[in-house]
Amino acid sequence: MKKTIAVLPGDGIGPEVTDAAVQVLQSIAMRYGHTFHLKHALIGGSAVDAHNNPLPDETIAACEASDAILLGAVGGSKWDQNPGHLRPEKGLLNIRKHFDLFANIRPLKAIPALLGSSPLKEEVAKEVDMVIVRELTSGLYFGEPKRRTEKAGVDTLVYTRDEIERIVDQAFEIARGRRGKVTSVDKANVLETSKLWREVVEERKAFYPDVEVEHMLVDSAAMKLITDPRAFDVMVTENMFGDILSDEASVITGSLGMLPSASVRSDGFGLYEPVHGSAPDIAGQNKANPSAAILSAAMMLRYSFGMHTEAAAIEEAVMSVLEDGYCTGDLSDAGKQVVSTERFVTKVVEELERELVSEHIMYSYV
Ligand SMILES: NC(=O)c1ccc[n+]([C@@H]2O[C@H](COP(=O)([O-])OP(=O)(O)OC[C@H]3O[C@@H](n4cnc5c(N)ncnc54)[C@H](O)[C@@H]3O)[C@@H](O)[C@H]2O)c1
Ligand SMILES: CC(C)[C@H](C(=O)O)[C@@H](O)C(=O)O
Ligand SMILES: [Mg+2]
Repeated sequence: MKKTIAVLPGDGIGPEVTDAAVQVLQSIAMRYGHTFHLKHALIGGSAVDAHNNPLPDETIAACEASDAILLGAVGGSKWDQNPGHLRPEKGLLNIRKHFDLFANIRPLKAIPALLGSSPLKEEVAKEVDMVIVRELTSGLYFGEPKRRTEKAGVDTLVYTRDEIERIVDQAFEIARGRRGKVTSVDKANVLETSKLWREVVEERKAFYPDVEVEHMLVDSAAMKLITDPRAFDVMVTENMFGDILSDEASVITGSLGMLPSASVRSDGFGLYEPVHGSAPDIAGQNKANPSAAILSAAMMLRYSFGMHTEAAAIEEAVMSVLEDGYCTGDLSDAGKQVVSTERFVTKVVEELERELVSEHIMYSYV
């Protein structure tokens, strides 16, 4: 297959982890005979520095001419005092909105090699297998008016019925392919948007009689996530709640550096990005955990290109390297050998190539 991928490394550790994901994609291309044409472009703070715009037109054009987008992370203290339209994060919000990437899918599954790093009891952590489906292009992040005076700040929370319907339907579809349970998280005891959200979930569930539905208030869901996340299969929620709950949930797997995500629209086009940020505290030190970015690339192969075998090969390679006893510094309590970002990705690529060699050996015996 020939595919064009827009690669947007961004800021901080973004370039380091994106580079790692690209190395893995190159190995996959060789192994499976694909051609991945990579178009690098700027986003976030690096784009503000070069073009005074966190999402330059050239970047949008590169993405429009691509089959999928791979993104690192944006942000950093260098740009913290910038006005809103020149903040790196604005580039990320704008690209999600521009491409109508309304569904942010954040899978969370126990990693056997890292159970010791989870704050949960091992017998609980080992059974976690859930997906957070976060609405990504509406809510507080985008509602108007949004303004600031010296004495007050205003953000507006708006959800339309259509916006809720499409994300809820997405969650029902995902649940059908899994254990068939949707937990809808809201704050319906206080917020009008949440009351509408709950109403829409109740209406849509009639179309998915095979899926079990429960409603949970967000404060209670936050508690349940770290007491017994085994109760969740698919969690669907609005933009801001999903942002907070997914960072909380990431620690269950051992580190924020392990969690990948896909931001997609209905036709399968998507942007793939780690859940973590630009981690300025470790940027440029060859310390970042590249797993979330590498696993995001695997999600891209699976969801946007239908390359299921290739995606599984990447996931298995990352798990094998962890099983073999290697990790990055964020997992230093896992009782493994701490290696650099570069060393970790070399190990993952070696693992992919080792599988290739053993396939050839098997073939020669046939
Ligand atoms: N998708 C994105 O681009 C994105 C997401 C979240 C935050 N941000 C931005 O990133 C900047 C920093 O935000 P923050 O510090 O609150 O969150 P962060 O996710 O960047 O970092 C939180 C903590 O986790 C660690 N961490 C994160 N990813 C890691 C990895 N791959 N390997 C090892 N350790 C990792 C960091 O070192 C830090 O201690 C801010 O400007 C924020 O707006 C961007
Ligand atoms: C950087 C920020 C705007 C972003 C968000 O809140 O969506 C990030 O935290 C994420 O989770 O992707
Ligand atoms: Mg976040």
